[in-house]
Amino acid sequence: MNNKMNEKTTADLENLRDLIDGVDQQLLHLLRKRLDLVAQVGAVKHAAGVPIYAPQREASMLAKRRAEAENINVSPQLIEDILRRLMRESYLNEKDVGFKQVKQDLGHVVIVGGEGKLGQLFTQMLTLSGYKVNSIDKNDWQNADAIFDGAGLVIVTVPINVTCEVIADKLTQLPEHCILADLTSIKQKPLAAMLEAHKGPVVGLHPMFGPDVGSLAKQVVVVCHGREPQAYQWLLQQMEIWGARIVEAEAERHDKAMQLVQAMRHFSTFVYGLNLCKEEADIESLLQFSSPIYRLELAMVGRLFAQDPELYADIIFAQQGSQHAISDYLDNYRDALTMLKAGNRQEFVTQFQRVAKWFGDFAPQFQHESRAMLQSVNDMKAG
Ligand SMILES: O=C(O)C(=O)C[C@]1(C(=O)O)C=C[C@@H](O)C=C1
Repeated sequence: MNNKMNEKTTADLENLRDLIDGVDQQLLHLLRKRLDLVAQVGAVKHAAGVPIYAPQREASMLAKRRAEAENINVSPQLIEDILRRLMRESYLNEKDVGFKQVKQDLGHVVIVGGEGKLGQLFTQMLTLSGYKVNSIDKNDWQNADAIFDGAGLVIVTVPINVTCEVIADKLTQLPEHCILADLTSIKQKPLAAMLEAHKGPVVGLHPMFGPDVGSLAKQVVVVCHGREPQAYQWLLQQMEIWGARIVEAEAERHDKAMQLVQAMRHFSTFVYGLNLCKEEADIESLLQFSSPIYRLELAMVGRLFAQDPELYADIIFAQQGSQHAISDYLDNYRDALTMLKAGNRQEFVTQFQRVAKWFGDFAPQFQHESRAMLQSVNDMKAG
């Protein structure tokens, strides 16, 4: 009897799984169809110079699909997750058809440090937009005059610790109307160096993403104005067509924010990793016992050490002011440890509530955002 049940169960399951396979295959064909349509959208946008990222369209489409999902008893979050993932695919696909060239009569672009990863990304995006791009790197300076001759835009993307030196030593003889820009993650000093070296248009840019993004859709580029903004307005427009969001900032404010957003954050991640290493923590077993949040946290720490130490040293050592931010953090850590050692549980709760109040509406918003991330961390587990 039991055996029969098992056989029946097996047969039922097989049947249902065949049907599921069929539905998944249909989904696959629908995906192909959607990708083909998106490719056509890409071509239309390319011709007209319409930005790759269309936030209003996305919001209205998501709202409609969520409502329709609810009507047929499908989780609205499910369709939203799927559509967001599909749109990420769209950004990549639309990129391949290229982008409208906003400035036709620019002359060529020179990327100083074009062999670096960010330099390569900008070379790719500018080339996809029809610009002629040359690169100049450490060993090419003997040809500098020829390379810069007729340039309409020069973008400096060399390590932070040599940026100002390269600007002051090498970029004083650019064509008069050439735009001089940089991609450094601090802005005050490079901007001052560029304004000093070059009398024409100057702009400081800070792309707030790593070079491995795939697409610039929804990525932020901070812009610090230097001189003659009307001359480089087209460049900001061009980046918007790539999908980027332009955020204007004053250089000093930007640099101050970077002390927390980059230097302190990366430094504490570095110390976290250093601590695990010194404690000889067994990552394998930590992962076994890990909740999704811990796995995500470990991934955030671990990913740092898969990258170039020089890059992080550049960011952490770039500003004196970062040391104050990091010292303050250490002081707070010490105070909290004293509270812990004193067994002052009530104080912990009081401080916790104080911080929660300070976070205000951001706390529940972050909880909501991180829930989706944690679920994807769990989805990615295999075996
Ligand atoms: O409708 C568009 O403008 C598209 O580019 C297509 C699409 C999508 O995949 O549906 C992709 C990106 C946009 O941000 C919005 C929607």
